[in-house]
Amino acid sequence: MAEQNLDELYQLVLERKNHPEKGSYTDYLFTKGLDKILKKVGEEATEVIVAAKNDSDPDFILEVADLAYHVEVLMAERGITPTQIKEELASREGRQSRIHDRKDIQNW
Ligand SMILES: N=c1c2ncn([C@@H]3O[C@H](COP(=O)(O)OP(=O)(O)OP(=O)(O)O)[C@@H](O)[C@H]3O)c2ncn1[C@@H]1O[C@H](COP(=O)(O)O)[C@@H](O)[C@H]1O
Repeated sequence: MAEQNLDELYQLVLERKNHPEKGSYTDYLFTKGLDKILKKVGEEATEVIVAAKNDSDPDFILEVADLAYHVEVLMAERGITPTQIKEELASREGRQSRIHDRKDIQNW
């Protein structure tokens, strides 16, 4: 089955931002602006939660994919890159796995 690489999707999204294309949904979001993009991210996150709570919901993957796409649009709008996210995640490696040492979350 074909796969869409998330870095490549981000580059496509960025291409739409820098070179608007009539009829493109991505262009529509950038034209509407930050508040519209944030609204979509919120809606899609809610749809992920609803689908995840329902074991038999066949749309769970679809909803996660929608959220991933809209988060990438938000990242492009705010001018951050997948590389920055990966660097942030890499900087946490080994740091947050010591959950048992943390008194503040022992009662979770
Ligand atoms: N991955 C996506 C993607 N995922 C979801 N969506 C769009 O997100 C929307 C989500 O549906 P909703 O019902 O929530 O929203 P809506 O009613 O269509 O629109 P709103 O008025 O609510 O904003 C749909 O219109 C989908 O087409 C996407 N639109 C584009 N892409 C990719 O983005 C790249 C650029 O595509 P264009 O935007 O077509 O240029 C391509 O690789 C596309 O595959």
